[in-house]
Amino acid sequence: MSVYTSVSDDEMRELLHRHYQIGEFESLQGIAQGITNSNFFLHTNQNTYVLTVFESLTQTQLPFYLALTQHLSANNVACPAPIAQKNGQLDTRVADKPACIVSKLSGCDTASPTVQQCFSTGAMLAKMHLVGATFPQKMDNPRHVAWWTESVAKLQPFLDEKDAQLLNQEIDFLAKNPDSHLPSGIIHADLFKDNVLLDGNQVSGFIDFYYACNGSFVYDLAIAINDWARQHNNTLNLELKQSFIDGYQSIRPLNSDELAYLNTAHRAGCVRFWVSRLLDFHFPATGELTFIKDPNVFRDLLLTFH
Ligand SMILES: Nc1ncnc2c1ncn2[C@@H]1O[C@H](COP(=O)(O)OP(=O)(O)O)[C@@H](O)[C@H]1O
Ligand SMILES: N[C@@H](CCOP(=O)(O)O)C(=O)O
Repeated sequence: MSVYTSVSDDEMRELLHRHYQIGEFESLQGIAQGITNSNFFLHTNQNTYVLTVFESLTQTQLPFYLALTQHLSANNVACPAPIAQKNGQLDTRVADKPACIVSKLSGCDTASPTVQQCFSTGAMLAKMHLVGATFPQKMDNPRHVAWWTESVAKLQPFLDEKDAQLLNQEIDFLAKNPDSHLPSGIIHADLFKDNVLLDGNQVSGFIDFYYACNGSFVYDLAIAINDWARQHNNTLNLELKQSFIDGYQSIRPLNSDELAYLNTAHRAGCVRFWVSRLLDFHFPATGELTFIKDPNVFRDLLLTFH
């Protein structure tokens, strides 16, 4: 269940009438999937849209992500297009929280991707990287070297000796092997399977851009493959991995430095999500409905890259 905030029909009717040009309000239907925000299908007499009410992102943070998805969707990267108000503003407020209305995509996510789906998703990721080059705004990665170094210090008392040693060694290794020399730009930074809607073998859209930031493209690719090709035993399925890379390279070939760095990028992706899942596990947000995801998945996957 992922609807934390109740939104009244009257509030939506009034909001649409005064500020939008997407028809008259008909109904609002909560969306069950999702963890972080409250999502609804918004039906008007013209079309169906998605309303997202943000539970932790602030109003001042929102314009970057909405301008980014507007830029990407206008340039044929499959993702929801934000719907502007009559005055051009992309963000709004609903139930006294930051909110936005975006186009509804077709399709659904998959837990067991096919080789073709990996290819299409890799290709769309490469397209996103290319189109992101003409997006003028920048965003530092809030969950990179400084963040994981600081987080691991906070986690030390909760880690057993073996895990602490592995994590500390890994963080040292990544500090000595940065990706700053590699092609970079706007990255999704969380392109897990549940953030891609598919229509058969085609990508109908990437969603959940709220970790998007500037970073190296190969790191973004590795984060995605770590999830898309991961098998139940926490090793990568090499056929799915290769298909993802082939799809990516069908649009944007990787250079030799990126190929040489790929293994390190996989390790960095594992550290990023091992650490965030450890934080979610040991410091759960109070009062939230949270699904705790297994941190050890990424510890085990990390070991396969040694
Ligand atoms: N633009 C969209 N079009 C169609 N469905 C969407 C759209 N955005 C979100 N959804 C649906 O809502 C669910 C939750 O969205 P998500 O952005 O992952 O939420 P959260 O931020 O809470 O993790 C998705 O799994 C998808 O089913
Ligand atoms: N994909 C991540 C979770 C990202 O956080 P969310 O709040 O957007 O779900 C993972 O699987 O750990």
